[in-house]
Amino acid sequence: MQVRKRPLNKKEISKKEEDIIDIEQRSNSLTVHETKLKVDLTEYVEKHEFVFDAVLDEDVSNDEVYRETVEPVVPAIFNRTKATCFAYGQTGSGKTYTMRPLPLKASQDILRLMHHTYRNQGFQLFVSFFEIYGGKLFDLLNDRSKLCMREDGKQKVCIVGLQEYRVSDVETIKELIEKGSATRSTGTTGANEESSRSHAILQLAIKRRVDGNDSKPPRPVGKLSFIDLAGSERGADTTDNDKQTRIEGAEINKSLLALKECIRALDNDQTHIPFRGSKLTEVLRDSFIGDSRTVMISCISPSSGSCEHTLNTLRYADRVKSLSKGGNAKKDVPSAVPLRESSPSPLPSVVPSFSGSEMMNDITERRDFGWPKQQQYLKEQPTPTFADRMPKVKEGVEFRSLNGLYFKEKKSKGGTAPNIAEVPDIMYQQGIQPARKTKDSALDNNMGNSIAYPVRRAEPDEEDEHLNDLLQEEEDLVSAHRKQVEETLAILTEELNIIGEADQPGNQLDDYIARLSSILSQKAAGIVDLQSRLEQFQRRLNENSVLIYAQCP
Ligand SMILES: Nc1ncnc2c1ncn2[C@@H]1O[C@H](COP(=O)(O)OP(=O)(O)OP(=O)(O)O)[C@@H](O)[C@H]1O
Repeated sequence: MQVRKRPLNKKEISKKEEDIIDIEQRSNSLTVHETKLKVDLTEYVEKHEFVFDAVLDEDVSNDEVYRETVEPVVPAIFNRTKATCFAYGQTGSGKTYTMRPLPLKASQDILRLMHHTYRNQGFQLFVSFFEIYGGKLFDLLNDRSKLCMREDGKQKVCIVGLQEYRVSDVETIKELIEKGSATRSTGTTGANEESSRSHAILQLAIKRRVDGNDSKPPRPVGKLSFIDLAGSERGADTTDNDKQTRIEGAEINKSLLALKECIRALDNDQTHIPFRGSKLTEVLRDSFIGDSRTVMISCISPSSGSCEHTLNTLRYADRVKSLSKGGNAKKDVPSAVPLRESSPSPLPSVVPSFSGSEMMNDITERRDFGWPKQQQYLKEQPTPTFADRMPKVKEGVEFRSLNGLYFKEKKSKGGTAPNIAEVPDIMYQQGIQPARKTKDSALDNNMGNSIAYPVRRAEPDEEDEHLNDLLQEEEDLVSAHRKQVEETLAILTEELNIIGEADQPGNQLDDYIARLSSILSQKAAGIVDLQSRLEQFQRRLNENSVLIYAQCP
């Protein structure tokens, strides 16, 4: 999980907006300074701290971003791995700027490997580029022709009609990428005139000739997917835009939530992965199962005017990061493709014959920006602003955060230090067991939340289980809430329809009354259901003597 901050742009500078993000590259931490108002209308600054695998400031070049994110996974796609690189963030935060150069750079490295390390081994490179717009698929390399997605008997996803181009030189790839990017749907919002409303997916597939035979279709080996996600705030961006934009926003939100849930389910080794939650996750199904790796780059704007969106992006990233650390990492590693010849590697991280775990170590040892061995540390005490808002705490109790929530923990008698996570992040790779598993892998430094969980010092396993239970219940509540909101949106559409019909001359009053009555019952039932879930969760918090603070100062 990487975070990239872009520089302030001219518009923000002219509006005298300030840079509110401080980056501490050495510790991979980042602080958001949020200006808030007290009840007496005096201003104060609340600090929110986050720690990620790498935090890249505005001076970091696209070349460096490539080196830190995608370059290390390129060799693995010759080894049956499917790697996916996402850019996430609000409109105008730099997702496209970050993503656009990556496929070309990766193609250069892939071709170099094909022409050197894996020469004469029958590998071929294919490029495809499509977008998901309003839940539908369009081929960006074929005049935006509509595509349809099918699943074969083995639940393998197939995008019918998608043009794949076999490429063997960088120039052709460049042309294809430019063509696809120009075709991509764009719209206009206040934040970014060239704002993307679609998810763009560019795939570089490695295939291999069967028995050196060109008449048979080549066999897929590995894949590298680049996903420039639509602006993360689009679902909320309803004021300036029309109905179409709102529908797009709802679809975008749905896919981002589904993406998070799939990552969570994969990480927990669940047998049921909710791929069907959205078109995006359905399409990505085969990139997530088997030997897969995920790189997520969260893009943020530095400006004070984007503070809320920035915090949302960082919380999403933090959530995904925590989820990816919490589960059962699978141990199965890809076996290396047999090599007939090996020449000196043109890439620093290319190892001609390696096991997945060896390669993972290679990746996790790197220290320039990311993957330090001991990067997830705990704050002994919260920032003064946060502490000011805390009630008095008994001696020997300290506060720690649980996936963005705070809980307090009794210090053990001997005053032992908290369990500090010493595990390299495994977001980078679904499926490799970390060398040392953290006891508090869900812990982080997100300072901006207001629920405190007291946790009895228990046996480590018991404690983990306890935290996981609370986390799970919180997740369930949020899922139920989301479902209720989705249902409410559907009900609102229905209401607008019946109001429209009622306005027509000669309307059927009986029909209107009956439908309105049914709608109101549905709404009431939804609220009652959510209320009872909320009360149940509050009871659980109370049972555990959880303290809840008001969000306001
Ligand atoms: N790290 C950076 N350094 C310099 N300029 C940047 C950087 N990141 C973004 N920009 C500039 O900011 C503007 C918005 O960036 P970009 O289009 O990549 O945003 P986006 O997140 O893809 O937006 P959308 O979701 O609307 O597509 C562009 O003009 C881009 O050149």
